[in-house]
Amino acid sequence: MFITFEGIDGCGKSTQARLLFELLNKEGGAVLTREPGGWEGGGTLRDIVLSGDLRHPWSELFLFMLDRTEHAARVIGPAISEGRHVVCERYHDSTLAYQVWGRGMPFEPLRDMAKLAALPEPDVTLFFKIKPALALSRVGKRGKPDSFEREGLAFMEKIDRGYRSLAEMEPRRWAVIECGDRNPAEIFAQVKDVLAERGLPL
Ligand SMILES: Nc1ncnc2c1ncn2[C@@H]1O[C@H](COP(=O)(O)OP(=O)(O)O)[C@@H](O)[C@H]1O
Ligand SMILES: Cc1cn([C@H]2C[C@H](O)[C@@H](COP(=O)(O)OP(=O)(O)O)O2)c(=O)[nH]c1=O
Repeated sequence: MFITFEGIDGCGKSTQARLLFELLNKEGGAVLTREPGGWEGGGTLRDIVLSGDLRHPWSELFLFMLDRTEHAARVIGPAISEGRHVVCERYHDSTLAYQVWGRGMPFEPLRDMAKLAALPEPDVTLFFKIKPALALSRVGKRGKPDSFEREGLAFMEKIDRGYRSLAEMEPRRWAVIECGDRNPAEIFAQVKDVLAERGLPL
């Protein structure tokens, strides 16, 4: 099963992805990865795209798409072919939430890029829904913010609206996980329930 984890910076994606990976990988049957940079050589690209030094407004998009095509070709595609579960923090829906709702780029062309590039489609996308102010307070505590985290609350509220809209468009693929101030274990219990309902008993 190809499962993507989505949500604003600081919503708890990485924490939950690690918990699911540890559960699924007991017999080595899973891969834990992320975007940007979840492939060999992707770290440099991650640094460039998160630096905030890009000049042309489309450069950021093209870098995230380059990262994703290589990530799909080198990591996601092969894992799926081998019959392994893929637990992926951020994927194409991050491009839609951040570059469309966040940066104001056009929705249809960016949405259609995934099909044009024949990118693997997730089986389930988990949206970790949280108040942007609470998520940002966590980001503030974990060290130097990246260029997106430096955009502040109003930007993150746009991203949150984007995720809510995307989840409403495809309710069969998306599952909304209410985070609030629930602890990681409570949230993970809901993650397991959602995946069991979607055919992955845990
Ligand atoms: N349910 C939770 N309650 C409180 N703090 C959390 C929770 N989940 C994660 N955190 C903390 O919030 C910060 C961001 O979590 P992380 O999983 O890195 O989020 P993301 O990957 O979405 O940015 C980390 O310091 C993490 O320890
Ligand atoms: C994958 C992707 C990420 N991003 C942004 C979201 C994040 O702010 C940043 C990725 O950094 P990341 O380390 O994933 O942030 P966090 O763990 O706090 O969620 O890049 C995009 O704007 N578009 C994309 O397609």
